[in-house]
Amino acid sequence: MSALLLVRGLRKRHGERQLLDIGELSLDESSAYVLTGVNGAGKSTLLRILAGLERGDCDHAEYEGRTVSLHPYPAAMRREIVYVHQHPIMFSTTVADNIAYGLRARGLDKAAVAAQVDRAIAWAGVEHARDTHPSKLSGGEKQRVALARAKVLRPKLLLLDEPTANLDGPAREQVIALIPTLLEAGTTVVMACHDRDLIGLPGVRRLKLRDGRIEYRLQKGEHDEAT
Ligand SMILES: Nc1ncnc2c1ncn2[C@@H]1O[C@H](COP(=O)(O)OP(=O)(O)OP(=O)(O)O)[C@@H](O)[C@H]1O
Repeated sequence: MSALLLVRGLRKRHGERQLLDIGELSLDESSAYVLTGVNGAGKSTLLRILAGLERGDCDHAEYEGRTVSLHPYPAAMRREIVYVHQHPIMFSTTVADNIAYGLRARGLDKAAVAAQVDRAIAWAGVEHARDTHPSKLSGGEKQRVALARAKVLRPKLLLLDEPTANLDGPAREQVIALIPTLLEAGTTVVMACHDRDLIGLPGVRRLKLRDGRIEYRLQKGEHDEAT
């Protein structure tokens, strides 16, 4: 399997603290990862650097086999790599308009936008909230709308920052249930999280951020080819 995104020598410093010092991180096409690590380990920072939302020092990066720079961040990567914040910011309009926004910005015609918005709303199970203002949504609905808004853009890499943080009960389960269907679309997904149920999803590989470095952890049923 070829790497969708590869970074080597990725470093981030805050004052005296070397937050990230990653030798190599390689994310395969159509693959799912969880990124774990204690609070403050730098998970959000790493996702934001990969999404071009924050600056880090990087010796070498490749996207789809081509050498790229993370700064300035290439327009093609900005289109194809989508970061979803743990507290998604919504425009002050309806749920449907929030989902439509990115599609309109990409120049899709009205009918295509409407059809895709309908599908995304059904996928996220928020039909009842179609015309609702985002401020009226529950935390779980907000997260599902944020996932729908990201999914319609058909990203190649989706970076989810603690998608189930602050959710419990059915709201959390509804978000977890959406994740495998994101993977079916061939998207590579990286989820920063502490949620055991996300970590335990079938086929999800685990990356652990510790002391600024990435450790590859084997999941249940996975075999270390080196041993
Ligand atoms: N602009 C900044 N200046 C100084 N320190 C910062 C800055 N931004 C983030 N940090 C620090 O970097 C560290 C990593 O933050 P980050 O949010 O990436 O961690 P995290 O692993 O996502 O944590 P959590 O699990 O709590 O969300 C934290 O200690 C944070 O205080």
